[in-house]
Amino acid sequence: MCVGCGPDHPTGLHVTVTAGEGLTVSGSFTVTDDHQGAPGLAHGGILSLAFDEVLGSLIWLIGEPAVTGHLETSYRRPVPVGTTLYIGAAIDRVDGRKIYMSASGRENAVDGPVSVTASAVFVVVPATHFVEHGRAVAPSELSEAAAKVAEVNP
Ligand SMILES: CCCCCCCC(=O)SCCNC(=O)CCNC(=O)[C@H](O)C(C)(C)COP(=O)(O)OP(=O)(O)OC[C@H]1O[C@@H](n2cnc3c(N)ncnc32)[C@H](O)[C@@H]1OP(=O)(O)O
Repeated sequence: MCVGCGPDHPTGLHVTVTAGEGLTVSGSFTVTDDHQGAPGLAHGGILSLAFDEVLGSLIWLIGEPAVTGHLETSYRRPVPVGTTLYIGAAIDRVDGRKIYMSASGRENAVDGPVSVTASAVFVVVPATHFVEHGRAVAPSELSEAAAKVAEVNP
């Protein structure tokens, strides 16, 4: 039920992500009426969510739990409803518990015009972070997350 990537979420972004070369990932999502802000255009906060999701996927490559500490988004072109945004993201450097990342989103093709760019600092946390701070989680939800790690690092 993740609002970013959960396939069963009724109005979520349904972002899909694929691991690339080195510490990179590429993701995509299609803007629907559920993601609208101004008439016919994607809501900026929703676009920010898409970037949080794709950037967050980078942590599966290094196998350390981390959460978004800082996320900065630049909106360079309006993104119409119906657009598929192709987002490429990379880990730029790691400094202690801080993971510096950047990403750019292109309109309707991997080499389309750049609509949005983002940079982020994720902070590595102990696995207990989610248990300590989240609501009680069903064992099935934890096993789904573990399965995702196994998909990336079989
Ligand atoms: C398993 C699937 C995960 C998917 C994740 C999807 C992405 C998300 O949306 S995560 C949800 C949104 N984010 C959150 O809820 C995070 C809420 N914030 C927190 O829990 C804490 O503030 C947290 C963990 C970020 C930092 O707290 P804490 O562990 O006490 O860190 P702290 O010891 O103060 O700082 C560690 C380092 O990180 C840096 N840092 C801390 N917070 C930030 C921040 N917000 N921005 C930048 N750097 C930061 C510190 O400066 C410090 O750096 P240095 O080691 O150089 O001094």
